[in-house]
Amino acid sequence: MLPPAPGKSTSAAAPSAGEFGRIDRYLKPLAAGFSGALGLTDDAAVFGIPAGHELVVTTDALVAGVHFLPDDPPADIAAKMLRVNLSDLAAMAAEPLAYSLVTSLPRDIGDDWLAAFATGLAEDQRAYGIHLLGGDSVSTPGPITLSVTAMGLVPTGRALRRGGAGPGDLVFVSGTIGDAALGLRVLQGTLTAEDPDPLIDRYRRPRPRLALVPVLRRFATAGLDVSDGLVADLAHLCDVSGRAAVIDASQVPLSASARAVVGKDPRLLSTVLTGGDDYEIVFTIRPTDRDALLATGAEVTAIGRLEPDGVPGTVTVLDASGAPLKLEAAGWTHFQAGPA
Ligand SMILES: Nc1ncnc2c1ncn2[C@@H]1O[C@H](COP(=O)(O)OP(=O)(O)OP(=O)(O)O)[C@@H](O)[C@H]1O
Ligand SMILES: Cc1ncc(C[n+]2csc(CCOP(=O)(O)O)c2C)c(N)n1
Ligand SMILES: [Mg+2]
Ligand SMILES: [Mg+2]
Ligand SMILES: [Mg+2]
Repeated sequence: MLPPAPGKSTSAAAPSAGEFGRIDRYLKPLAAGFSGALGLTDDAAVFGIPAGHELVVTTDALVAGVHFLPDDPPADIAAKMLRVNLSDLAAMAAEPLAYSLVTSLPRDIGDDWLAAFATGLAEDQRAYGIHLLGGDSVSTPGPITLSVTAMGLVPTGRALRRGGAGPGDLVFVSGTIGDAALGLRVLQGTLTAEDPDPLIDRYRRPRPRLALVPVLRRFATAGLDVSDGLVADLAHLCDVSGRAAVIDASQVPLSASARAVVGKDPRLLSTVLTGGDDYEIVFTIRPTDRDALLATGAEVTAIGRLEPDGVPGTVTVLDASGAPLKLEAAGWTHFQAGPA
């Protein structure tokens, strides 16, 4: 007989702790470090914020089969869920504070799944200094669906916005681009890579760029994180800033594993530029701040600039010869615009 699928209970499985037993056992420990969570005993959380600060609030939901693979390890699903939200806090130049969590889980998911999921949360709470403050536990006839509302703090007036980039500003990106999108294709069996593990790890465990927050507060005129794809997200920044951007594909930073894969099949460059799931930060700075930014030693790379003219909201990608690159799509979208 085949072993049971991860998380599925069988007649031989241990009995479940039930809705409230699961909250007591797996979720209350995650709220213990945040007094405003009231030990998850009340109808809601209550907390104040330090004087001179604003609360930054962001929500992102994840659906099995859409954002992660149903068989991904539960601790990795937990990490991805928390980290994509932490990435939005970093993009707004905020420091993590607390989060609420909605778990919508199939009725037959076992306590072992939730136990491993909570272990992943505990590890990342410690790593990123964020605490659970409440949420909701519901059943669903559909796939695992998770939603986090993350809250962070920023000194009053210092949140980084998507608007604010000026003509001539330089476009920078953190880290490397394309690893996660390539990792997903490896997991889906449509790509073979000599060194697949770093790519798969980037897909399952994004690395929110919270260490960049002080640098963003000092230099960035506009910024956002890359979830849908580098080109699509830079276009979002351009849209709100009312500007057009030109980037150099050959300047986009690639990891050694991604470079090897693209070297073998140059068509994968479009996957790198538009595949998404990067959770890096794209931001703009005044050209006069370039040397001071680079002197910080931050892991950032200049990839282009904002044009003095050009159609607002557009991004032109140049290839190594300086010719515009034709891309089928700028990035991921849940709902395609077009005729009904
Ligand atoms: N269902 C919704 N209700 C209210 N606001 C929404 C909803 N969906 C999106 N938004 C808002 O629209 C804006 C763009 O959302 P989007 O989800 O694209 O940004 P993001 O979270 O940075 O990107 P991603 O979800 O790809 O990580 C945000 O200000 C977001 O709060
Ligand atoms: C199994 C699987 N198939 C496809 C993708 C690609 N993908 C899905 S949603 C999204 C944008 C960010 O999400 P959102 O905009 O909802 O925050 C991307 C790049 C994936 N991650 N997993
Ligand atoms: Mg979102
Ligand atoms: Mg974002
Ligand atoms: Mg999106």
